[in-house]
This record gives sequence, structure tokens and C-alpha cells, in this order.
Amino acid sequence: MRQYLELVDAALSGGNYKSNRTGVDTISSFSEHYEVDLGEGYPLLTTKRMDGYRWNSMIHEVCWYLSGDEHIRDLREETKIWDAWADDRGRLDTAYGRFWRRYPIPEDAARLEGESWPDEAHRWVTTEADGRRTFDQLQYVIDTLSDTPNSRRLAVSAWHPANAAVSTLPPCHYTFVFNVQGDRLNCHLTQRSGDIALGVPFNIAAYALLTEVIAGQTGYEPGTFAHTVVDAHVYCGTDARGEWYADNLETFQARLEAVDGREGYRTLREWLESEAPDEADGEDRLDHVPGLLEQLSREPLERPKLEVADVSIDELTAEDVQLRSYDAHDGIRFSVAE
Ligand SMILES: Nc1nc(=O)c2c([nH]1)NC[C@@H]1CN(c3ccc(C(=O)N[C@@H](CCC(=O)O)C(=O)O)cc3)CN21
Ligand SMILES: O=c1ccn([C@H]2C[C@H](O)[C@@H](COP(=O)(O)O)O2)c(=O)[nH]1
Repeated sequence: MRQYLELVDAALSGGNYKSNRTGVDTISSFSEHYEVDLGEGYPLLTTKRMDGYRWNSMIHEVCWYLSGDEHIRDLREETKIWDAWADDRGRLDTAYGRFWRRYPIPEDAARLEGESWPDEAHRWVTTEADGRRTFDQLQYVIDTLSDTPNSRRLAVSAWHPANAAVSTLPPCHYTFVFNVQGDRLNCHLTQRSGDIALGVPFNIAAYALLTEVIAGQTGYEPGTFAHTVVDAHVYCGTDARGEWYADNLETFQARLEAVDGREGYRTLREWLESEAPDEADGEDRLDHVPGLLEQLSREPLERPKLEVADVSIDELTAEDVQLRSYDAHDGIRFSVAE
């Protein structure tokens, strides 16, 4: 997908060196935005292989979001990608789906006079087993798309400010809005923080899938997926390896600017590997720059297609989604900064 390569290039060429809570440094860029027409195929990356176990992780992650679960007990049977942020009972306070499907409604005593809140009989309110009331944002969007498709209020939020302030890992992709134009269903995602090499390819795949599923359920054609990433970053290593970028970013960026043609990215990668200190022992591939330069050197291939069974968001399983006509360059391994 061309737009992903442009995002990689924009962050590397315009980004600043930035340390952060993980201890793995980054090259970081502010407010990157791109748009993809889902009518031209499914935007799964082809410059690295994303089928097989990566696809399995992504699709089960989406099913976990849709489940509304606050824990990863089912998800971790399929993939380890969230294990590092959960406790041994599988509890995780970055439960996207918990807020998508079960956003907490204030108790009666916590409400102020004049505020509007739905009662327990309301269409999208659930009274849970222990009596607490929650709101299903995603079902609200789906039903409103059928009833009042021109609504400009089709927003879903995974952000609860008070929870985010104390959470181990507040949601990264924290709000999305659907918008109908003609017969097309568009989706705009805002992400506060994006790990361009590892997280963002999953995020693109997940929201493009979600848009296709909801378009199918509501009778629209999948339209544009628009994505804004506020802190768009490339991890570049720890200690001496990370610091090398602090001291040499200008030289690196001048060389990147001078690249002419795809082969030039490979030459830049070779220069980088010969100049930068090796990664510390046991810290292989926390520097994502070489793997991303490799991707920039590859020609994107034809976009694949998705086939999604006609089932509701409550019934959707991994088997209901088939990837068709997918061909990709070799996989690239990156390590995750915790
Ligand atoms: N630094 C960082 N980057 C992220 O993308 C990220 C976090 N932290 N923390 C929370 C979640 C977890 N996510 C992750 C975590 C790991 C992979 C990962 O290792 N992906 C491998 C495939 C691993 C697998 O499928 O088993 C890849 O090559 O894409 C991807 C997304 C996205 N998020
Ligand atoms: O879906 C996701 C989840 C997480 N990320 C990345 C973005 C950051 O690199 C880390 C989160 O660290 P913060 O310090 O909380 O920003 O995880 C992602 O890209 N996509």
C-alpha cells in the first residue's frame, strides 16, 4: 500500500529524535494523515508478509474488540501480542471493546440535574448481571446508519479520561467516526500514538475490516478509510544504538532526502548498518529503521480482497473473514517496545 510507505517516509524524513517511557528511543513526527479508498481493495500491507500468524493475530484482535470483553482470556489462546500488558488472570485495562460495546453509564446518584442519560429500557443500554448499566456504542452506530444515515454523530470512543489517566496503557486508537457519502461508508480513525512498524499495520487492517463488516451489515459500499496519527513514530533502539540517531539524524535525513529510486533505500540501509553501533546484546530488532528501509525498497503489490460472511458483529468469528488474492514480499521481524 503506497500510503503506508509515504507514512514511513514522512516520519523518517521529517521526524525528531524522541525518548519515551519505553526506554526504546523513537524518530517521531506530529500529526500524520493519509486516506485509502477501500473500493480499490483491502489495504493489507504487501511490502511485508501479513498473512499466516500475523493475520491470525489481527483477526482475533478484532473479534476481541467486538466481544466487548475486558479481559484477553480468549484472545491469548490465539496470540501473545497483548500478553505483556495483561495480568496472569488475563485482565487488561486497555480493553477497547469494553468501551466500544459496554461504555459505563453513571449511576443515578452521580447524575447532575439537567443532564440527559438513557434509562434501562433504552435501545442501546444493557443492565449487566451485577446491575451496572452500559451503553453499546457500536450497535448505536449500526442502527443509526439504517435509521438516519446522514447523522454526523456516528462516533465511537474508547477514551475515558479518568481511566486513561491511571491506566497502564491508555488506548492508542481511541476514537473513530463513520460518515456516509452517497452509497459509501467512510471511517475516520484518530490515533494518539502509532508504532509505525508494528502497531500501525495491524490498526489499518483492523479498521478497514471493521468498515467492510459494518458496510456489509448496513447496505453500503466500503468507502474511504482516513487515519490521523498524532505521534507517529519509528522505534530506533536503546542505549548507544538509539543515541546514534540523536547525533546523526540530520545526516541520515539528508541521505534519505537524496534517495532516488527504490534501490537507494537499500543502499541507505547498508550505510546505516555499517555506521550505527550494533544493538545491545539480547535487544535484536528494537531498531525498526532497517526493516522499514527494506520495505521502502520494495514495490507494493496488488491489493488483496476480503470476503466477509453475512453475520452480525455479535456472531463474527475469524472463519467468517477470508483473504483473497493476497501476495506479499517476505515477512520482516520487529521487536516490540514495552
Ligand atoms: N510498542 C508497542 N507497539 C505496539 O504496536 C503495541 C504496543 N506497544 N502495546 C500494545 C499493543 C500490542 N500490539 C502489538 C503487539 C505486538 C505485535 C507484534 O509483535 N507483531 C508481530 C507479529 C506477532 C504475532 O502475530 O504473533 C509482527 O510482526 O507484526 C503487534 C502489535 C499493538 N500495540
Ligand atoms: O493498537 C496499537 C496499540 C499500541 N500502539 C503503540 C503506540 C506506542 O508505540 C505504544 C503505546 O505507548 P504510549 O506510551 O502509551 O503511547 O503502542 C500502536 O501503534 N497501536
